[in-house]
Amino acid sequence: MSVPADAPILTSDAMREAEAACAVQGTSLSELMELAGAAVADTAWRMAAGAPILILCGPGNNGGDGYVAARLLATRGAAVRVAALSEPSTELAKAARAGWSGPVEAVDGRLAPAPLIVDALFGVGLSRPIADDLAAILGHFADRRILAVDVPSGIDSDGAADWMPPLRADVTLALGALKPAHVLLPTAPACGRVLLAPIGIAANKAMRTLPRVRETQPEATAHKFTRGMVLVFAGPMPGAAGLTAAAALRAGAGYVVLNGSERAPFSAIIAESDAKFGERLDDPRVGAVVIGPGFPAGDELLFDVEAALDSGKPLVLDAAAIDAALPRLSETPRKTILTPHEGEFARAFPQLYGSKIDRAKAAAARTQAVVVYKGADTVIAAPDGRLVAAWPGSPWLATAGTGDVLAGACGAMLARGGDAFDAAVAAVGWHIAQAARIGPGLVADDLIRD
Ligand SMILES: NC(=O)C1=CN([C@@H]2O[C@H](COP(=O)(O)OP(=O)(O)OC[C@H]3O[C@@H](n4cnc5c(N)ncnc54)[C@H](O)[C@@H]3O)[C@@H](O)[C@H]2O)[C@H](O)CC1
Ligand SMILES: [K+]
Repeated sequence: MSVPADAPILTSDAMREAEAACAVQGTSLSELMELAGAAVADTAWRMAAGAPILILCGPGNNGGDGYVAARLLATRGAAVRVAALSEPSTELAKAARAGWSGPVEAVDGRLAPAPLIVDALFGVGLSRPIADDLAAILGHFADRRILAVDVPSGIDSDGAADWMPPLRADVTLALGALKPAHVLLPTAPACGRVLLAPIGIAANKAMRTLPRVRETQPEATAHKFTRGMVLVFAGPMPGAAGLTAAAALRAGAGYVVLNGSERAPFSAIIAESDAKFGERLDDPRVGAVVIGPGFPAGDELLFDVEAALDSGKPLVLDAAAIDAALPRLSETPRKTILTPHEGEFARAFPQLYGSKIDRAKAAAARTQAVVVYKGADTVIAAPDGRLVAAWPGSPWLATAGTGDVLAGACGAMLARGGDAFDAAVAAVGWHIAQAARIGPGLVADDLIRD
């Protein structure tokens, strides 16, 4: 499972707007369909490697892409058959159907499979789950190689409904842009390897997949304070905060203070009594404060979060510190990163609806903070509408303590002084790259070791 790096993600509404903009600029929708069909034909040609291909066409433009691909594959000499649910219903799909001169079989229980099935039944236009009888017919093809056109048929491309497709794809060819369902659970794994066919659509770049992680070397003139100073507040359970502090140092902070703990995880980290917390908050060199890891909800947490908010410092708030800060977050603009997992997000933002992307964006707009909504399908949202989806991340991160490490990495990136959204994206990228480097047997401590 993979998705292209730094690729645009569009909802179905945004996709239609982009298509309309293309038409205004002189590229007709039938030209777009021709480009889409050509990309499908290329991918199918490579996947089939000479074996027969069966293309399943639906009534809309997703089916239209299928007819175009069938025509182009036949011209190349591929052994291609077409089966359709019904006659096409859109003008574009009718024209594409007219260009296919071969037979069109019915999609029913007698349809013979082929080694490669191209699923061009439904794309972004699907408005309800696939009927059970069609799902049962498609189920007969589940053991074949499947190429899904745009999305595996049967899913809500916007990722708001959790409908699953009857056919899981080996490869999904996204047209024009990725769609939320390609990068969100539960549908993302059903898309297999996602490829992007740009087809000339000028996609809005506000929502993207995770960019490639670039190793950034410190400036030649760097010293420890220019690389960023992070203050981690430990609270009553200092083990988790120790991981956070170590992660901040490992992710590139020049100087890390672990306040409220007697045990420094690395000799280079200053561990000190919590009596100094106020003084540290006044230190102009502190570029980011991290609170939450290992800190249960309670009066003490509330008091310390209030002090951190009063300081005006850039903040990383995790776990119970998110709830403690919530009432005050939007009152003054500041750089803040929130790092809730599923349960913490639901507790902090119970009234939000829509896809995980919609909810993360709404939470960021409401709090005026960058929201790193964690999970296997982590998304990072900024108050201004920017969003990065980090699917497929690394499954090795599904173990205790990795969230504490991520909070520390966010602190390190934030303390450098740049944009809070870019900092959160860099931290998530660092976290996944570390996990990929370590792989099997990963424990959270490995992420902070050499
Ligand atoms: N991205 C692009 O620039 C281009 C994309 N193209 C392709 O067009 C589809 C979207 O096409 P659209 O016609 O809007 O919808 P669909 O083909 O996805 O299907 C809608 C079709 O199906 C009917 N329908 C909806 N739900 C159901 C259901 N549960 N059961 C039965 N029938 C259903 C609905 O009434 C419509 O008739 C996009 O994904 C791309 O593949 C174009 O090639 C242009 C360029
Ligand atoms: K499809």
